[in-house]
Amino acid sequence: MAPSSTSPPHNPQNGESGENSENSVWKIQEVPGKGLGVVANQDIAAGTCIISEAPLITTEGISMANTDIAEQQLLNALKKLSKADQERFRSLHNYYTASDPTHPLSGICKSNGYPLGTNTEVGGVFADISRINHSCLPNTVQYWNPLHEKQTIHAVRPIPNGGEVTTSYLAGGTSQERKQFLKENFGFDCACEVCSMLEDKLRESDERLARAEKLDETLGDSKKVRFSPDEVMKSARSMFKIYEEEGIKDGRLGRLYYDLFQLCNMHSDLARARCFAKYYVDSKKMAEGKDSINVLEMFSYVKSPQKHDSFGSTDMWRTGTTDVPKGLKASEFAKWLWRENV
Ligand SMILES: C[S@@+](CC[C@H](N)C(=O)[O-])C[C@H]1O[C@@H](n2cnc3c(N)ncnc32)[C@H](O)[C@@H]1O
Repeated sequence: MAPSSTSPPHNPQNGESGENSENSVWKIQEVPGKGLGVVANQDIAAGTCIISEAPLITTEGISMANTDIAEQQLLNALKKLSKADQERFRSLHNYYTASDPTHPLSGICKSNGYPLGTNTEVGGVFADISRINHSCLPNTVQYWNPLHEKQTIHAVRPIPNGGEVTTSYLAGGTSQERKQFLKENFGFDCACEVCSMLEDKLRESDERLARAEKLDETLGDSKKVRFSPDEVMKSARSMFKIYEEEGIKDGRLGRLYYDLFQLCNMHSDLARARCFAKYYVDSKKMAEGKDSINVLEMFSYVKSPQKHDSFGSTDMWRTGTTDVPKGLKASEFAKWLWRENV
């Protein structure tokens, strides 16, 4: 088990904060029907880094599959923390108190842990970030920044003073899928603004999301990407419209831009590849900050997409980097970008 670093010092200027700080941009307080939650203490603009926090404890080296061993390992790790941090950890919500009262530390990890990056089994539990409640239309995105070894919470839409700061505990899906996951893993019935919509509206939203998942299969079909790029572009356009309608601003949007960057680059369309690389970088900056690994790795391809491995498998859509049209109305530019008039 790697002992965690402790929470960052209170420093509202860069978005880090101590628990319950009244001077900060947020505070922890009771939220009706949800226990404690994080609430904005002032108007927060989209793109603001609200919290940047190191985990109290990580599950690296912890045998989570064996709860008896995990409990002992977590206890050992906890003892290495300051008394104040031990208390902060022990005070976190534990959904498993009733079903598994003999493994309280494992229960706290399962109820509050976030994966520390993509494609990793390692999770982290946070004193403040773990107080953020779920919404299927969250106003923030969380990101593990490996450069700073901190989890960041960035606003992706404006949050008014007094508004609850929310994040998503899942990666999407229809309302039925989301509800089932949240009930099984966190023990609550989701009543966020999306799940509380009237039945007709919710059905329409579910149909759109299911359609987006189906369209996404086209983007993952290497044969179509290579031989039928126009069909792939059309599917991507439909997905983008669905994301707009649903207000999706999480990793799904970034992934769509990235796929489009690669699609255009593969067919030597440098003008559009540049545009999609820029949209990707902008969306990641907003959701993960300018020092996100994703931003840093992609930055140079906005200028020179041809340096990326995906460039030039075919000549089908050839354009130059300077062929981005200027002075077009937004609707005309969109037509060009999505290849609707070629
Ligand atoms: C990671 S904790 C979040 C902080 C927690 N509310 C607390 O008091 O410490 C997850 C738990 O918060 C509650 N929760 C989170 N989002 C919720 C929501 N949208 N509706 C109802 N309860 C929610 C559930 O009890 C869930 O198991």
